[in-house]
Amino acid sequence: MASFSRSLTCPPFVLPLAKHSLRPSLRHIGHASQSVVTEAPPSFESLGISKPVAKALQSTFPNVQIPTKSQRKFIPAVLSGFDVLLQNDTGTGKTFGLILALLSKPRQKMEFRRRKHLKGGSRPSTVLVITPHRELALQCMHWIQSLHGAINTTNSDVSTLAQLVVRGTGSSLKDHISQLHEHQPRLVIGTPNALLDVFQEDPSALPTWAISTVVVDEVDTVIEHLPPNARKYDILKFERMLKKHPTPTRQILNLIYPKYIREVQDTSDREDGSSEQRTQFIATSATLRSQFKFTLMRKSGWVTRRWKDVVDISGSSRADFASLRVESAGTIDSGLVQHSALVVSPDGTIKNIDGSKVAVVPALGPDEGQTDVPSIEDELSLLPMEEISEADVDDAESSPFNQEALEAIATIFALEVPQVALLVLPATAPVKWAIHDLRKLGINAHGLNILDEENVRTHLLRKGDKPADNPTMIVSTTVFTRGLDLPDLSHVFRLGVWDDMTPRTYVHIAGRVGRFGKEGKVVTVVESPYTFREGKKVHVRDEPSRLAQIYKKLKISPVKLEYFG
Ligand SMILES: Nc1ncnc2c1ncn2[C@@H]1O[C@H](COP(=O)(O)OP(=O)(O)OP(=O)(O)O)[C@@H](O)[C@H]1O
Repeated sequence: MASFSRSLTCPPFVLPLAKHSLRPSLRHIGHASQSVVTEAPPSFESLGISKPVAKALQSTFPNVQIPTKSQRKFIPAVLSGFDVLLQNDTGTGKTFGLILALLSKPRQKMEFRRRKHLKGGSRPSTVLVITPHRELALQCMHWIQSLHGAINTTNSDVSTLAQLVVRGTGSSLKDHISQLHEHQPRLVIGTPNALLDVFQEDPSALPTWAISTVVVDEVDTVIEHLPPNARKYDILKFERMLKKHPTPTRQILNLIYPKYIREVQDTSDREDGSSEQRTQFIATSATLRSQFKFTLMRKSGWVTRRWKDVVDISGSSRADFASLRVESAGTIDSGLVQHSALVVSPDGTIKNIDGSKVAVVPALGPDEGQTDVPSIEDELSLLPMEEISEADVDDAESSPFNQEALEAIATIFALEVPQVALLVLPATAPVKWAIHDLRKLGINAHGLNILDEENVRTHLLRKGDKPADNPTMIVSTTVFTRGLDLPDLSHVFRLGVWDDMTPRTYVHIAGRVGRFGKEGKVVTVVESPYTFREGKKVHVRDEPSRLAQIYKKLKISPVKLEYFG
């Protein structure tokens, strides 16, 4: 039987092919900044977004009027069934555009044949979306629920359209499985651990052969991979580790693409006679390195070996900014985002980091209008952080946070934040303590828990520029902010520059502001250099120098905050 992707033809709007260094016949859609736009932008419908979805988009997300450049490239590719490797700047509408495309995909009838010509079963297809953490899955589901209200003319249950499979929302594994059996949803969105539980507990709840498309969002955070320039010893160690302890996402993908598919990709007549339709593979990330992309394509067995059926979209859209402000990715060099840093000394004085310059643009105000990534498989840390029990706080003698640093953040928050700000802590920092300390300073602080309707979920949709009576500070850690989109976010605060901060993570965290033409500020607060003991060894932690190096690498000139020296 013909493979799924083979029958597809390249529509005329799938973009000019450029030669790719890995394989000449691969469809490579290169840097957006190199393209010149002369024609009027296309509509979502002309890209293939279905009429009901486009209509629902208009009424539910009035701010989304024309597709971003990135969306113009990947939506047709996704709809045409190509495998897609999508790397584009943070905040270019990757996740959102994907959801629109996936909702527009016609549902296929998937057939499973046990032996040649012997039918084993059939079922409507399901698209599986794997997200690195629960909040991102909830964010996608929130978008779908908002669109569903407008798409739904037959009053059908949203569960037939999409279902969430995550831990920590009150639904048990049993509940997830029975819902999957009952609704056979078009889309399943979940986190790796929760999905793997389902596959292992009841493979018939979501048969792998019925999955027509698998999307791995923020792929470089959920699939372990080697750093560039790994040494031979590291490679051997890594390969041993892969055999012994593959991460849940890898296990899921290996179930969807079983060994015989991984070994003999896309042969029409497999030796054992089985001939399921091939599952489309889509991977996205703003920080997808080319080496990892290469591994995905050449070694994983998940991407088709028919290179002409792979679309590789990569690049930056920043250069387009001047002409098209709706295009996002303003984080580093668009001038939309101001980067500042404060250094707190042991005597409590706070100064702007050396080299800060006076702002050339007016400051924002309420009246104005990897491998570097730590494991994110421990979803336990995603349990609602909202309630701080007195016991938690009493257990520790005092807060682990530098109070002067928190006060500096609270000051800027009080003076500048119109609606919502994000405080990002290092991966292992105690979020509850930060919330506790900020509340003592009078800040309306909450953990990043999208189930919290009143304080957090409400910020998933744009509310406009009107200042809120009581602005919100959402507190999170590096990993759990990945992919999150809070449209009215104006400030990102970062406390400390620990080991998990690299230029890449900085860009990603900073990328929560400056999206879709909005201005924003990124303020990092660090302590002046200090020594600490680990066993018998004494170490020096020099956060200001580390931050200065990151700035240098990213060509950021920090801007002086006027309230500090
Ligand atoms: N074409 C568009 N025009 C205007 N706004 C858009 C458009 N597409 C998406 N958005 C808005 O962008 C936000 C979603 O961006 P999304 O999270 O998809 O970006 P991303 O590229 O996945 O970012 P990240 O790399 O940080 O994960 C939503 O608020 C959505 O309303």
